[in-house]
This record gives sequence, C-alpha cells and structure tokens, in this order.
Amino acid sequence: MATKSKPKNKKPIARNHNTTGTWKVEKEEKVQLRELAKDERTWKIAGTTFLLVSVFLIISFISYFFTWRQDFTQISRGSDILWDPDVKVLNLLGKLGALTAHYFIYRLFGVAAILICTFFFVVGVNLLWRRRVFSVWRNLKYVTLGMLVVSAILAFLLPDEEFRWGGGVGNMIASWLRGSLGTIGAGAVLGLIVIAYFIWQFNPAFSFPKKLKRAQPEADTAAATEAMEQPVEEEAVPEIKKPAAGETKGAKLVIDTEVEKPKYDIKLINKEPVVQAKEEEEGYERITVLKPEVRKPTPPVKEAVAEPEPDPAQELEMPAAVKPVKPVKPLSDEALKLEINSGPIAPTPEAATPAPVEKTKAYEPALDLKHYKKPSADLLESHGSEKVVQDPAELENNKNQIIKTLANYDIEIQKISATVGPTVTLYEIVPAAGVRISKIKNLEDDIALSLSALGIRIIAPIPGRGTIGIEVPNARKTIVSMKTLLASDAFRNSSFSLPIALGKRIDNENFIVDLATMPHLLMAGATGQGKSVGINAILVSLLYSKHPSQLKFVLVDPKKVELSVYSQIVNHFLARLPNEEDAIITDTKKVINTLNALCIEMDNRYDLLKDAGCRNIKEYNAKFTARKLNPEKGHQFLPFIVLVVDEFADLIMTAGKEVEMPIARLAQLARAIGIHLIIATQRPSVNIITGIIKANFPARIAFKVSSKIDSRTILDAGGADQLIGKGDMLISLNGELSRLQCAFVDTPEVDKVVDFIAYQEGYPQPFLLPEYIDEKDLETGDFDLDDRDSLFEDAARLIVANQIGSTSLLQRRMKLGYNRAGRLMDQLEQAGIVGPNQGSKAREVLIKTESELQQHLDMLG
Ligand SMILES: Nc1ncnc2c1ncn2[C@@H]1O[C@H](COP(=O)(O)OP(=O)(O)OP(=O)(O)O)[C@@H](O)[C@H]1O
Repeated sequence: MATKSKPKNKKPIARNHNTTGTWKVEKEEKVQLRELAKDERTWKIAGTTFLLVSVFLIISFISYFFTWRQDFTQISRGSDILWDPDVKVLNLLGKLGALTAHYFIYRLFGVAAILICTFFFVVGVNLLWRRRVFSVWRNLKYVTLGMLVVSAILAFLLPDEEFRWGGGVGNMIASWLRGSLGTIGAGAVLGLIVIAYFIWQFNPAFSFPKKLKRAQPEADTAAATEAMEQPVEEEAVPEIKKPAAGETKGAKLVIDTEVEKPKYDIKLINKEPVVQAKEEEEGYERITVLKPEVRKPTPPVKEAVAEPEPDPAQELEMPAAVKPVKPVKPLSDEALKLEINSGPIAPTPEAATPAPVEKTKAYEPALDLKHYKKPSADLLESHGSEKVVQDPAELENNKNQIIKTLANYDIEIQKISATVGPTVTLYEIVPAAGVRISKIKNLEDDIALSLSALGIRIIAPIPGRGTIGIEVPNARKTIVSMKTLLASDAFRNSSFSLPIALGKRIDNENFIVDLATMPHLLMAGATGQGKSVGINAILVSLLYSKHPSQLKFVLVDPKKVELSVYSQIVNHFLARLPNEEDAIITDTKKVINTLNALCIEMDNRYDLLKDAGCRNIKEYNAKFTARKLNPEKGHQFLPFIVLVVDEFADLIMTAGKEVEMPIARLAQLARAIGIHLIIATQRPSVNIITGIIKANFPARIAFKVSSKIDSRTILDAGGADQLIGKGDMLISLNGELSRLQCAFVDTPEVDKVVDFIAYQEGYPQPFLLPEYIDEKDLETGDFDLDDRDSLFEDAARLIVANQIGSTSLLQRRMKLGYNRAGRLMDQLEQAGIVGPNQGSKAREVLIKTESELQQHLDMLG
C-alpha cells in the first residue's frame, strides 16, 4: 500500500487550529505590531534618534554658553520666534537650538543641564546595540541628582552673576535653603552633600584598611539573620494551564493484534496533552482513556511522578496485554507521594542546606545581593501549543506499514502499541515466540523505506521492557518550550543542587536532571542540529534556579559569538582570571591558563575540605554557613563552578594535550568540590573526544550527527545519525539511552533573561579564579630585576663559585626544573653576572670572585 504523503506544513503547530476570520485578523494585527517592536531596524532607528538628540543638545548647550548674551532678547520671546523669519540667532543650531538650550540652562538647571545629554547618549547606545552597554537606571539616578545638586551649589556660590549658573531650579533651591537655614546653614548642607558623595563614591579609609579577600565580601551577622528568614525572593511563576477536562493527556496507542482477530482495537493512554488532528475515522473501534503504562523510572527524572494521577477507575481498564512481558519495577506509592507533594520540600540529607543550623547565627551567602530576584517564567515565550498533535490516520498507517513490512520477512508479532512524543512516536512490538531480535534490528532500513520517513530508529530490545521499539518521526512536531519546563512543579520544587531542564522524553515526561550528579556532560552534534539551543537551555535552567552567590560560570567560546550574550552578567554569574578584561574566553592561550587556574582552584578547594574534615562541597558549605569554619583561615562559601566549552574541537586542534590534560584532571577529580564541566563539539571524532576525555564524561548528549561512527564515538552506540535535528537528541545517562526533544529557548528569550539579571545590582567584580602563570611565558618574557627569583642570589653564588655559566649546573645542584633554571640564568645575564647564551657552550661568568659578587649584589640592591 502506498504511503499517504503528508502535505508539508511550514506553519508552527500553534497556528494549525481552525480559526474564524475575525480571530485571524486580530491575531495578524497583533503579530505585526509585535514584529515591528522586535524588528532590529526599529531598535536601530530609535537608538540613532536618541544619539542625535544627545549630539543636538550638547552642541546647542555649548554654543549657548558663547551666544546667550546676544541671543537673549530674541529667545526670551519664547517659541514664537521659530515662526518669525526676521528673527536671527547666533546659536550654532539655530532658533530651536537656542530655545532648547535656554530652556534647559536658563530656566531649569544652569550648567548642570549638560548632564542630560548623557542620558540620551546612554539610551541611544543601548538601543542601537540592543544590549545593556550602560545602565540606564544608574545614569538616570546620577543625572537627576547631579542636576539638582550641582545647580543648587552653583546658584549658591555664584548668586548675583549675570549668567544664571545654577538655572531657575538651582536658584530656587539655593534661595529656599538660604531662607530656611541662613547662608552658613545652606552652605553647610550643600558642603555635606558634596562630602557625602565623595565618601560614598570613593570610601576613603578613615581607619586601618581591611584585608582584601578574594571571595565576595562576607555579610555581617545581624544581616545574615535577616536573610535566613527571607533568603532569595522568588518571582511568582505563572501557573501553567492544565488541560481541560476531557482533553487527552499524552497518547499511548495500543493495537492488539491477535491472529484470529483481523481488526485492531485502538486505545489512547493518557500522559500529556494530545490533540487529535482529525476526527476519529472508521476503523477505530474505541478510544479509551487509560492510566499511563508504568515505565521503569529513570533515576534523575522527577517530573514523571509530579504529573497529576489519572482516575484509578481507569486503571482497571488496562488490558492484560499491555503489561510488559518482563516485570518492571513500578514506582512505589511512597515515591509518588513524595514527588507529588508540592508544599515545601521536607529537609533530607540531600537538601541544599542540611546543616544543623542555629537560625540566628547562620551565614547567608545570598545576603550580599539580598535584593536579587531570580528571573520569572514570563520572560520566556510559549512556542506554540504544548499539546502533542497526532493524526490517528498517521498512526494507523504507520502501524500497518510496520506489520506489513515485518510480515514480508516472516516476522509475526503478538502486539503493537504506540507512544506519541513531541517529535517521534514509539511503536513497541512484542514479537511472536521464537522470532530473533537481530532479525528485526537488521530490517531498520527496510522499515524506514516502507514508512518513507527519515529518522527511524530501532531499539531492539528496549532495555528492561522485553519489547522492540521502532521510533518514527511525527509528521507534525511539537516544540517543547523552556517556559513549560521551568514553570513545572518538578523544576521549581526540585531539591537538586544544579537542576537542568533538558527537554521531554518520548512519553512526554519532563526530563529534569541534576548536573551535580552527572557530574560532567559531553555534548556533540553536527552544525545546526540544536547544540547551541541545548547549551542555552542548560545555562538558562541554572540562571533560573540559582542565586549569584551559589553559582559561577566559566565560559569558553572559541567561536566568539555563541556565549557573548552572557557577558552582561559578568558581575553576577561569571568567573574569570585576575587581570583579564573579558570574562568570556575566546583565545586558546587564555583557555589553557583558565583551565589550569581551575585546577588550582580545585586543589585549593580540596585543601579547604581537608582542613574542614568534609567530603564534599555540600558538607563544606553547610559547615561554613553554620559558622563552624573560620574565614580567617581562608574558609569561605564555595559557589558551584560550571565550565562550559562551546566548540571543544577548535581547542583540541590548536592546543592538544595542553587542553586535554587539565580537562581530564578536572573531570576526574572536580566532582566533589563542585566544579562541573559541559563540553560541546561539532566534530565528535576520536581525535577530539579521546579515550581519556570519554572515560571521564559518563553523561553524554548527542544531537544529530553525520555518521554512525560519530554516533558511536559519542554514545558508544549508533542512533544519533538517525535523529531528525532541531533539538531531537539522545542522552546517555547512567548507562541508559533516552531519546528527548530538547527544550527550545530562542536567542531573544536568553537576551531577556540576561537583561533581567544584568539590570539588577551585581558584585563589584566577577568571581576571581586563582592566578596561573605559565612557566613558558616567563622563560621568554622580559623581567624586572625587582621581580627576581627568590633563588637568584643562591644561583649567582653557585655560578660564581664554579665559574661555569651552565643552566644544567643550576638544575642539578639546586634541584630545579629546566624552566626555572633557564629563567634564573636569564636573570643572571640581565644582572650582568653571566654573559649571553653561547649555544651548547656554557656562558661566560663575568664576575670572578665572591667578594666581587657581593659588591655587585649590594649595588643591585
Ligand atoms: N530544541 C529545539 N526545538 C526546536 N527547534 C530547534 C531546537 N533546537 C534547535 N532548533 C532549531 O535549529 C536551529 C539551529 O539550532 P542551533 O543554533 O542550536 O544549532 P547548533 O547545532 O548550535 O549549530 P552550530 O553548531 O552551527 O552553532 C535553531 O535556530 C532552531 O530553529
């Protein structure tokens, strides 16, 4: 039977519903307006306008300072002069310029009015770049206060000048102050304001300066108590609409094929919202709503059990044939109860702050930014309807094709059932007794051909279920919106340390996992298949669940564009090397330094843990927040650090082992101290994902890759080459392979989330990683004699005593590495103790005796 070809529907699923004409018109209008507001050109035009206004103002103001006297009589007549052709003014920007400047300077703020230009400039730049280049809010505060204070001071200091230095407003404030407090009182108040400003801005030390700490400043005890009561304010996340009564939730089609019974019964088993694209057609005898078939639970997934439970009465209708052949351990009622509980999570040993905290004394790391608000779900978009759309005719058609194809190869089946997912439908087959599984596996291409569909994947057998799975892509795919996942109870109430919402499984269960237990993630996928969206989904999940004090990202982006948007939250969530300007690392050399700095951070953290007698970061932080560790001894609250490398291939190609080794070391050891790695690559070949990397990344994600070999490299199994792209992915976790539809978060949504965070107060600087100095840099670089190696004098004595200017002598006798010995020799040369390098020969020693050397050293000081 020929397969019915589906018309290609290019519209998003959400717009597939039949609609009335009126509704359409309204919708279209709305969309156009919105589009206009979103259009990059609109922003650019607005930005340019603001910039021009700022230029107009500055020119007219400056010109006014020189021309006001001559123009005064004319411009005092007001806006009428604009229409009077006989009036001429000297202001460079004509009558409009003269009038505007007169209004702002003479009537309002005097010279201080010039500050207003900066406001237009700041808004213009932000609009033009569509980024928060400057903080508009901060500028507005400074401009407003600045104009009021400066105008008042100028008016107070220069009261009877011909030129109104303080403008009308300044005069008014100054005369009011004078009237109320007298000249001395008014002067004192204005002086106090100026002094207060300088103290606030520059905080001059009136006492001994405090010891500088690397970590963000610790909060004081009294304030900490307050924060314990009210740690981080959560934004209310809008309720996600539950499907209306009668609407089916997630489909499972069960088709019983009995030898003596030619017709199939079709049952839809609920899971998630499913919309049937067409009305039931003949051939469908009954559609019954049944309880979802119990699946073997994947340990990290919590959402499955957080779904509302179907009516128990319906469960009775489950036919015996549906039950898995092999017994599958069902989720216990207890487990269900635990997860369904949407109230406050009961403290468990795994809970975030398990320490026996005495409330009044506990240290609260979030207190430094106590007004910080986590982003709310309404910043994100719903990409179409979340309802899975399935066409019963398509199901029937595919089922018939599968049965027919198998029959052609003499494969009989006992039963076939289907689960409709967002992108693919899983047909599960129970073969008749005696059928070899490998026989079905080998028919993968034939079945794909007979279904004329790309992306067929055969799972033979489905682990733990005793069935054979055939995944067939849906004609209509559903986008899984990040918004739905982040607003789900499972995510919001999750007790995970680092919850990440990755997407939906084939049975529409939300897939939410804990990065902290993964503990590292390797991601691969050919270009354009959804990798960047996947990385954004992970980063956004973490931004939604963590306070800046709890988490820092180290972002490595050799492609330079993918992660640049996150640079705005540098002072909230990013970590960087000291003395580096950019927190997002794009240069290979700096990547190597950063990775080594992370290794040092790891070693330092292990030392802290050892000193505190803790086994992992959770225990350590619990102890620290309970104030059982002394900050004076270097103890501090340790945020999680997540390293994201977008495009690992580039790095390995350019730096090879220098990158591979620290990554492998971090992956091996960093789990316990809260450093987690996410490494993504377009090219999952064996020279990129080497054995040592693979061995240390047990959790792996594959988007569509171009060959079976690539699939095997990343997953140790085929299948990723059969995916259909656009976020269709396989994840290998705890030895189990699951197919997911990755959550979709678009770049403008990420922008909004980042802006929301960036507009809030951040730390004064990014989280600083320890300094790492590459020995090779020192070897060749110039050095200052003041920065001499601590062994400089010993080395000089050794060389002078032996009268041999040899690096290997220093190495041997002083037990130094080659790099350090070489560096010492260079310093000795600069100090004039030895001559220049003579190739394989030892250098000449220029100082002959020890006393001569002592004099020389004294001279150097
Ligand atoms: N989860 C998803 N749901 C729906 N569409 C998606 C999803 N992921 C990706 N897409 C679509 O695929 C396009 C390409 O995705 P993305 O930019 O993530 O690819 P990529 O693998 O990172 O490519 P590159 O390696 O070239 O950067 C997106 O613009 C989007 O239209």
